[in-house]
Amino acid sequence: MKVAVIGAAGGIGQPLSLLLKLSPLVDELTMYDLVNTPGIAADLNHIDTDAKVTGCLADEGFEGALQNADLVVIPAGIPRKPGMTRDDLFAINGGIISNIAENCAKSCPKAHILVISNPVNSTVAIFAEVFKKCGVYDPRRLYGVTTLDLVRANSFISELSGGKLQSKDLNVTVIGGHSGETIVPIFSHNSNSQLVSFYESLSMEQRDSLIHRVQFGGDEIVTAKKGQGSATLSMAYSGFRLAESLMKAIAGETNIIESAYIQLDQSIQGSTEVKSYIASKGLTDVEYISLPIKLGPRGVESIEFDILNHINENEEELLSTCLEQLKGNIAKGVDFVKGANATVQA
Ligand SMILES: NC(=O)c1ccc[n+]([C@@H]2O[C@H](COP(=O)([O-])OP(=O)(O)OC[C@H]3O[C@@H](n4cnc5c(N)ncnc54)[C@H](O)[C@@H]3O)[C@@H](O)[C@H]2O)c1
Ligand SMILES: O=C(O)C[C@H](O)C(=O)O
Repeated sequence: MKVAVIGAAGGIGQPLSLLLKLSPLVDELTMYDLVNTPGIAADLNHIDTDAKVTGCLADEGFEGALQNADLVVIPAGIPRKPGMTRDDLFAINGGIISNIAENCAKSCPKAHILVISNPVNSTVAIFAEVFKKCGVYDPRRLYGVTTLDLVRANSFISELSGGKLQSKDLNVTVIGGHSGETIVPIFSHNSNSQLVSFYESLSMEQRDSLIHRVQFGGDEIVTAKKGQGSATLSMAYSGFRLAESLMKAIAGETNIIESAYIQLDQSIQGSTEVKSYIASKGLTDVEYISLPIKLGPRGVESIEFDILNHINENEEELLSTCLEQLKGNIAKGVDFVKGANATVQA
């Protein structure tokens, strides 16, 4: 298993690379960035685990980092400062992502790609459009990383319960996208009945404030870091969680369910049902969404869409708002590659 981290010297890239170096599932780890990766790789190689780490710099080109990669994890780009939205990162990070996509299309078109760089609601569409232009796109292998949202939902409801609900027993479903109102936590339906009972025992104000905290959890970190970036350690943990699950699925482990922001494509079981649900809300052109997915050796096998049949009225309203916003975010990403000002060459 060769894993490449692009943006590996950054706030997310370094701890994520550490977690990958510790994983017995990784044989080779390449760390690519504009700066500093040879030194960081040398440091990691002193850890007595078997993964071999190489640091690659931009002036050497992408090829050494990406060639034969099975998995590419991308936290390259700029993070938010207080007062910014994720969408404010679109122009810079959009260009970075389209360039990385062009190079992945050349060097590792069959790799599984995990996009962390914000705004995820748009950067995944940018990546997909570049791959389509290059004729190498397989929607089953492209994932926008939204895991941090459900990790937060688990932490926040556990905290609110005063420890009565333990995070280790929780797996809250969060659907939609990855920014503000596009993040829709589903607390009303869960296999953990204690969680649902606790949620139902909350007042409407407490429920609203819990949902708001999950939707805007990223802002808490941006504010607390006072201009020094956004979530990095919790993101590295979350990105590793998805990467590890995927590596297990590629290795043949079955019944692995995670959530990710993916394209609704006919090659993925359940896409038609999700599209019908979206159409029933009077919406079209919402081609990407984060939902629980079953992972297999070829990537996304199916969407576990049954959750959509169990959401309550309030969650349905939140989802309608989410879908409206997603539609615009996706169109902006697609237009970035296809539109009049597009700079990407096939
Ligand atoms: N999906 C999520 O849940 C989530 C969570 C947290 C942060 N993020 C996003 O992840 C991104 C990275 O955040 P961070 O805190 O690690 O930022 P950072 O600034 O600490 O690190 C980013 C790294 O990317 C590198 N980089 C920039 N342009 C590059 C290019 N063209 N090729 C290769 N590397 C390049 C930089 O040199 C830097 O080392 C941001 O866009 C942030 O908004 C997403
Ligand atoms: O908030 C951000 O900008 C970073 C990230 O998307 C997060 O959710 O923490």
